[in-house]
Amino acid sequence: MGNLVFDYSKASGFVSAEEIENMKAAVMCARDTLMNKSGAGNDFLGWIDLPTDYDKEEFHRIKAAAEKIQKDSDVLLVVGIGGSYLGARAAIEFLSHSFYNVLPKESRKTPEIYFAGNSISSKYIKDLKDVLKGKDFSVNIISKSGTTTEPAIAFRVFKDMLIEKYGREEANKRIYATTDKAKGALKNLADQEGYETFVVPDDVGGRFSVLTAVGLLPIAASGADIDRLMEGAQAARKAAIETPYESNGALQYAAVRNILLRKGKTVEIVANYEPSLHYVSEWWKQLFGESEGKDQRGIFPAAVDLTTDLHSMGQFIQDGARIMFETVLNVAKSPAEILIKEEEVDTDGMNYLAGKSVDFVNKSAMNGTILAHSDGNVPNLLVEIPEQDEYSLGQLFYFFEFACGVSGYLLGVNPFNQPGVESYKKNMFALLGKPGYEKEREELLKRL
Ligand SMILES: O=P(O)(O)OC[C@H]1O[C@H](O)[C@H](O)[C@@H](O)[C@@H]1O
Repeated sequence: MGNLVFDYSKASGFVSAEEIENMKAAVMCARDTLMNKSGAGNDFLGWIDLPTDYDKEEFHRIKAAAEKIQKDSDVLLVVGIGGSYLGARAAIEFLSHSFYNVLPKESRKTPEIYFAGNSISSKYIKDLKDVLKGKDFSVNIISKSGTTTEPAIAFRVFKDMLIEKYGREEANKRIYATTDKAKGALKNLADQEGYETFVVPDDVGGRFSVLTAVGLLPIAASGADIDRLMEGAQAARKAAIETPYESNGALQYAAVRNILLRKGKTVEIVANYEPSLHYVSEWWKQLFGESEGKDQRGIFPAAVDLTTDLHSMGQFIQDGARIMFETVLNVAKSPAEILIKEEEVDTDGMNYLAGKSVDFVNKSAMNGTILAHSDGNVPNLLVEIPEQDEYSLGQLFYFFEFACGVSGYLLGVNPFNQPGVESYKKNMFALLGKPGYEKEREELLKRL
């Protein structure tokens, strides 16, 4: 039950202790703005207290719904996009077997979990329908607004499939809607049809919602321990709020990335060394991208999966335009130990590794890469995740959320809105002929 650690010691050649100290006043001011709820976007700060102050009755219902799904469904389909998708996927991939969906049912006892409504791909929908054929399934439709195009389209398709298979009454018992508590298209439909509903709180934006029903229901359905997840988040909240600046990981991460930005490092690459962290990086990208990328400012959040991408993007990171810094996500203790065996004939030259674990090789690759990239003028920061378990993940989610709020205020933006995402939607609606967009449609068609 270790604690998450943020370590910038390997970047000391780029950011000195004095510079960190010089940022203290600004960071503490940003932190106070967040905690006192006195800054822009302050009606979206419900996530700050979520780990301690959550709806216990709903938490209980989430567990009950997860159990029902586990009992009556071979598959759970999670329909959502952005903040209504990435947290659950990040958690499930981080916590589950790497080949979760194809494990024999007897050894898993929880449903296969697929995600839909996160693209507008006909092929993806069709292929997923094939997977569902002959299987008992349930749908968790997640949308705060209830009107987002991608999940709304996918939901129509899979709701129809449920009705066709089970009839309307039983289908309605297999649909779980996570949405606004009182208003919106999805809430209205849920009330009308009698779906069980869960709430995206008013004061929690999508990208900060993983510790609400948005993330918790699919995560619980996968068999993960959501109590431990919340406990981890509680520990990180306490650390973020109570630890002095000098040893506060979240505040220091916010400070360091803003120092680096001011030195021209406009791209942050999150690097993991475990394939099961791929979607943690995707979740992180939305968190920081939507929070900070506005008013022509921000750090572009990118991600690589290593060592995989060392054989592709590695060249650029080592040697290309010097615009980036790197934040390594390191799982300190691997959940699996595989030992490398000696072979009689050492054709591939790997015998020198005989007796060593695969994780030892992975960690050596990581340590070597951190130093190589640092030598190539890419400052390397490190987030040490104690274990690949719920408690560590709860800490990780909260650590990044808190750092993001502080970092956004340091940058001088409102970290809790996302006005930029509307532009493409407006154009898409106009081109689709949505009523009310006639004038825009004419203008756009001329340009195509
Ligand atoms: O939950 P929803 O209302 O469907 O929104 C899902 C996502 O789509 C929007 O376009 C925003 O960019 C995201 O911040 C949001 O998480």
